[in-house]
Amino acid sequence: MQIYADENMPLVHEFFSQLGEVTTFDGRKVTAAQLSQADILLVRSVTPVGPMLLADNQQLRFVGTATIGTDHIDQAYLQRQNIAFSAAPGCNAQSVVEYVLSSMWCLAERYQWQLTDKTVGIVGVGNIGGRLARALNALGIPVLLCDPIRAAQEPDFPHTDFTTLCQQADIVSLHTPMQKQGPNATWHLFNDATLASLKPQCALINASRGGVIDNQALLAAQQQHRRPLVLDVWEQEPDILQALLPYCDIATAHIAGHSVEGKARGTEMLYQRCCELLGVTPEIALAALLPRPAVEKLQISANFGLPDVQSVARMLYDVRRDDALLRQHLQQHGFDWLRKSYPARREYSALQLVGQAVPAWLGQLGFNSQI
Ligand SMILES: NC(=O)c1ccc[n+]([C@@H]2O[C@H](COP(=O)([O-])OP(=O)(O)OC[C@H]3O[C@@H](n4cnc5c(N)ncnc54)[C@H](O)[C@@H]3O)[C@@H](O)[C@H]2O)c1
Ligand SMILES: O=C(O)[C@H](O)[C@H](O)COP(=O)(O)O
Repeated sequence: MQIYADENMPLVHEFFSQLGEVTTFDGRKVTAAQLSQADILLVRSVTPVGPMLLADNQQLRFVGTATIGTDHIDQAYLQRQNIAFSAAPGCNAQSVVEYVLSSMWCLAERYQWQLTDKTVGIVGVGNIGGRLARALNALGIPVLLCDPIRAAQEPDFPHTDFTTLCQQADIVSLHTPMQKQGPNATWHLFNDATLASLKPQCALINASRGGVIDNQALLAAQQQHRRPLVLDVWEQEPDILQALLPYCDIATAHIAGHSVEGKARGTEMLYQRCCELLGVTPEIALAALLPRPAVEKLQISANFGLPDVQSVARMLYDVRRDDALLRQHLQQHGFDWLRKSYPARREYSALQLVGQAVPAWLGQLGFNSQI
């Protein structure tokens, strides 16, 4: 079995060597000729998979992407070719939530906001948006949820339509997939008109896909009237619109989902899917492969309260580090180098909170607790 995998897929040898020979490639530069002998192809978000890339291959059985987003995959083509496909839904959802929380705390500090007085509009309430809503709920921060697809399927879903959300939210966080066409298309969901419909000081956070915001329209809007802005994703990555950088409070290199756990879970999910496809019993589990976190336990006293969460969370992840990395290194090393050399970052779950009175709502944020 010939397994070809993106070189930025952690633990791919540990998981997949059981199933065959693993060869790695540069996900931006990989060619059809390189993949002609692949039985299994494992990619990340930087590799568009379709007829062009698979033209020289007659034997491919499975394509997997170790990501949540699937906009780089021509799924209709794979289906026509009878090639099985799987993404890794939810693999790095917690990582993105921690990115957004860290960004909100950073904005709150910079603009001296009380977050419990702000209403957060979440656009796209799936794995990430849903988790974020639960986390904000635990922190006592009001939310508005916009997801027309869920609203059509779930009679009890508390949907706020997009226009109303734009008019009422103080912070808007985007968590939709990238969809170019159809009734729920998200491409340039934020354009000249919709940007203008937001409250003047409404903060905008995009950790979904770059194209959900028209970046040129955003730049023009920011030049006219600057609003708080957090961008993890950009149009035309890796050649991003650098003129936007000075207008961002936080600017990062599409790393919101790059926690150690988030990336490794993506590899594990594809391994499990491949085992299923090949009728093999999985022998490897992620828990045994994850490195020990630098800090494993924290003793919580009965005085631990909401204001203390931010300090504990920041010990694990502070988005300002990644903002500084992009601003410092983008010119010299480029966007992809920043992603490839991303420093290890553990999720909240890596830290055991111990004590007699660990508040239950910390679980809603993703922390592990133990009495
Ligand atoms: N920045 C990163 O590192 C990073 C990491 C992971 C995922 N992502 C992106 O985030 C996206 C969301 O991830 P997820 O796990 O929550 O996906 P998901 O599929 O679980 O949820 C997406 C939700 O968006 C809703 N939706 C679709 N079109 C919509 C529209 N026009 N308006 C409002 N809601 C709409 C869907 O109904 C769904 O509930 C992914 O598709 C991916 O593109 C980015
Ligand atoms: O969709 C996703 O899961 C994320 O955008 C993912 O974290 C992107 O990371 P990449 O695959 O480009 O390393």
